[in-house]
Amino acid sequence: MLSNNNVISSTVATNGTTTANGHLIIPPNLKSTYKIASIPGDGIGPEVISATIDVLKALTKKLGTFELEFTDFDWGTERYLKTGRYTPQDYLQVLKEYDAILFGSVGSPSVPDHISLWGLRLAICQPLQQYANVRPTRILPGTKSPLANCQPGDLDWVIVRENSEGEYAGQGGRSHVGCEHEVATELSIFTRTGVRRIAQFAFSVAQNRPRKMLTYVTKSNAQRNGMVMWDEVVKEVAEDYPDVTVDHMLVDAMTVRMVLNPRSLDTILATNLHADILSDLAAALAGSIGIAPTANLDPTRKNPSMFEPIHGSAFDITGLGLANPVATFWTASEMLHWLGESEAAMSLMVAVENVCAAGIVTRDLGGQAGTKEVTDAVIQEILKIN
Ligand SMILES: NC(=O)C1=CN([C@@H]2O[C@H](COP(=O)(O)OP(=O)(O)OC[C@H]3O[C@@H](n4cnc5c(N)ncnc54)[C@H](O)[C@@H]3O)[C@@H](O)[C@H]2O)C=CC1
Ligand SMILES: CC(=O)C(=O)O
Ligand SMILES: [K+]
Ligand SMILES: [Mn+2]
Repeated sequence: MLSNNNVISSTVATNGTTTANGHLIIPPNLKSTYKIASIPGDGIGPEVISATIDVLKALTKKLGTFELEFTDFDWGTERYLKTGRYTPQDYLQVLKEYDAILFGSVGSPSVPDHISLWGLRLAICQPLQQYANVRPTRILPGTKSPLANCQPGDLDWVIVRENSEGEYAGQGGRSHVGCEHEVATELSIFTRTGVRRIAQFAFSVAQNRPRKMLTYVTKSNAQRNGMVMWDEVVKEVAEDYPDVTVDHMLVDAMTVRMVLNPRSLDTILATNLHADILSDLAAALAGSIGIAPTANLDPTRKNPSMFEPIHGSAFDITGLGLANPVATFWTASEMLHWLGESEAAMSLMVAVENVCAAGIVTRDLGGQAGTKEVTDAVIQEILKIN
C-alpha cells in the first residue's frame, strides 16, 4: 500500500518547488550523499536509532541512488553527568554542517526532566529555529485503533505544533524557594510573527492534502490575551488560503472531537503545549505512541531540521528489546521526504506498512515481536524492492 499522503511531500512538492505561501521554502538540492547527525540520546533512543540506521543503510544500498553518511554524537545524560553539559559548547556550529539531524530521545531518571529537555532537545530546536513541529498520525495497516469502529482511513491527521515559543518559551522564575510563600511563574510568550509563520505553514500543509481542511485549536475563552491574538492572526492568514476550509476548536472540546469524531479532522494547528498533549492522544488513538513520528522543521532551510519519534525515553522498557521502532522508521521516511528523496521515503513506508500488515508488531500494538524482529522484517521487505 503506497502512502502518498505523507506530510513532508505534501509540504514540498516532489520536484522541489515550494507550495507554501508567504514564507521561503528553498527547494532541496538533491545530493549524492547526505550528512546526517545522529543523536540517539537516552533510554530507548539508542535502541530505535540504531534499528533505524540499519534500515536506512539497507534502503540506500538496495536503491543505490544516494548515500547517507551518519555521524554519531554521544550527547545525552551520560555525557551530562560526566561533563555538566549535554553537548559541547560549539554544538550549534557542529550541527549546521549537517543536512539533517536524527534524534532519539532525552531524559533519564538520574536528572530532572526539565534539565535534560532544555539541555538537549530544546537547546537544538529553539536556536535552530525549527519552529514547525509536524506530527502525522494515521492507523497503519494491520493495526487497530482503541476506538470502536475506527478503521484505517477514519483517522488520518497531521498535527502542526508551534515549536519555538508559547508555553515552552522558558520564561519565568521562582522566588522564596522552599518557603511557604514561594512563588513561581511560567510565562507563555506569543508573538504575531511566531503565530503567523506557523499558521502559514499549517495552511500550506492543509492545502496540499486532499481534504484541504484545517482545524485550529486554542483556549481563547479562559486565556484572554495570547490565545485571542492567536485566533485573530490565524483568521488573517486564512484569507490567503481561500481553498482551505477552516474551523476553530477550544482545546478541551477538541479532545472530545478527536475521540468521538476522528473523521471530521484532517490538519490540526495548535500551540506548543496544546499540540504536545493532543499529539500523544492522537498517537494512542491511532494505535500506539510507538508509531508516531515528528519533524522539527526550519521551513526556511537556513538550518538543518531535526527528526525524532514523538515518544520519550520510555524508562519502563529500556534495555528490554521491546521498543517499537516504527515511530523512528516513519520519522526517517519524513526525513527523506524533507531531503527531497521522496521515492526512497515512500519505499521505506511501504516496507514498514507491509510488516505491520503481516502482523509483525511489538507489544504496544498487541503483537509479540521485539525491536529486532520488526527491524529484520522491514529490512527483508526492503530487499524485495525491485
Ligand atoms: N523529545 C523527547 O526527547 C522527549 C523526551 N521525553 C522524556 O522521556 C522521559 C520519559 O517520559 P514519559 O512521560 O514516560 O514518556 P514516554 O514517551 O517515554 O513513555 C510513555 C509510555 O509510552 C511507552 N512507549 C514510548 N515509546 C514507546 C515505543 N517506541 N515502544 C513501545 N512503548 C513506548 C513507554 O513505555 C511508556 O509506558 C522523560 O524524561 C521525558 O522528559 C518525553 C517526551 C519526548
Ligand atoms: C518534550 C515533548 O514531550 C515533546 O517534544 O513532545
Ligand atoms: K523523541
Ligand atoms: Mn510530547
